[in-house]
Amino acid sequence: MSAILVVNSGSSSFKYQLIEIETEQVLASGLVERIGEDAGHTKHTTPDGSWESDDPIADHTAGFAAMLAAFGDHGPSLDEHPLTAVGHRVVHGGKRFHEATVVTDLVKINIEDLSELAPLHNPANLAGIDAAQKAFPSVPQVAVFDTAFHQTLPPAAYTYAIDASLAERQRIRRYGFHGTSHKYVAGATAEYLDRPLSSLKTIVLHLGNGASVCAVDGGRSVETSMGMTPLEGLVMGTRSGDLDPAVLFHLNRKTGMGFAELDELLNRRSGLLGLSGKGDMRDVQKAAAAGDEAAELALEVYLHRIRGYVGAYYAQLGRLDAIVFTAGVGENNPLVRARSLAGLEGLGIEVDAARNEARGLGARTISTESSRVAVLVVPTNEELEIARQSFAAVAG
Ligand SMILES: Nc1ncnc2c1ncn2[C@@H]1O[C@H](COP(=O)(O)OP(=O)(O)O)[C@@H](O)[C@H]1O
Ligand SMILES: CC(=O)OP(=O)(O)O
Ligand SMILES: [Mg+2]
Repeated sequence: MSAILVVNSGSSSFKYQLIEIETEQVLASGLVERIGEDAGHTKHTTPDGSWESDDPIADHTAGFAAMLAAFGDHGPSLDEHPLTAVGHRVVHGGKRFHEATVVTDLVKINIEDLSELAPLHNPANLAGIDAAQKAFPSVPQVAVFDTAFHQTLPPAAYTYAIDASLAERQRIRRYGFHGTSHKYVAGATAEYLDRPLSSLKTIVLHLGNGASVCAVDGGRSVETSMGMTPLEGLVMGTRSGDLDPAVLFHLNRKTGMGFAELDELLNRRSGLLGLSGKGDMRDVQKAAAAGDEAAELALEVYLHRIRGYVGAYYAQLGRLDAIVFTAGVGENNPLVRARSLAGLEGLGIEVDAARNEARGLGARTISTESSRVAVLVVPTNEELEIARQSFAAVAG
């Protein structure tokens, strides 16, 4: 039976899943980490078990070879599951890409051209595409863009109030990210509530390492917190989110920090990590519970920012059916869910303590019976969404 291989490339790692098309079963999943370092790390998981190795991996091509070797050694056999397509997560699609796109030389040139808007992400995504083309020369490659779902943002939401012609020339506007996740979760929410997506107004909170909010109106993204790059908006593991841009002028004048250093500061040494020394929410929460004041403040800043976006997006939507938590923190952290929405009873938002604490798999309601707005946890599945869109792109 045929399958889609989904590849999510980061700068020094990639994650993959082999998904059977008809049943949407995950036949295998894995990750290849520490590419280019002295010791690499590969983990391959199938329904039969898990295998790990620490052999060095020079580059993404070697990483691909390591993944193929894992399929060869531990299965499933790619001969029994011939690939219909390889689906790649590509972070920045600019204004150009509205939907999943079969990769051609021209598409690759466009992705490369957009690297200046996403220097941390797009080059790695391209390396993944190159490696997959070498490994599977006769299989179509499909690019699925994080930005595509946000192409429906109205001009008032995507325009920054700066010199209009300069912004146009330099492609400066809000693009938004995590679109594959927001789209999947909005659809899964409509299914769970058993209501047509076209009638629903929801706020989706994707709280992972990177974090973003999206207001979804009738299945269309109408507002989102990430901007020209994935730096704007919520407080993240290592990214600052919203910041007065004058902070950068000030730091440059006072300390001589240049652009490269400032970029590194805001993308890699800020957020929870910058405030508390810990970038993982589990560690921040543990430290805060043990009385660490910096960790408690980091948590409060994180929650305060979420609460502000919920209020703002509620106002933009005018009416609200559901608030949906998803991704690593959103799915697994009841404290963040309860505290970020605490005090919003006046807006018709009431989280039920017992429902919120109850462990569960799949979509579930955590609001009270009387809450006017449903509060839900809906697990995201970017890989499945990429597989579905990749299949649609080659089939159609
Ligand atoms: N099982 C879990 N329990 C509690 N927190 C979790 C769990 N899994 C992930 N997280 C939190 O989610 C964050 C990472 O989110 P995730 O969506 O996995 O990241 P990524 O953006 O890298 O895909 C971390 O801050 C971590 O604390
Ligand atoms: C776009 C983005 O921020 O992605 P991630 O959350 O994977 O870092
Ligand atoms: Mg994730």
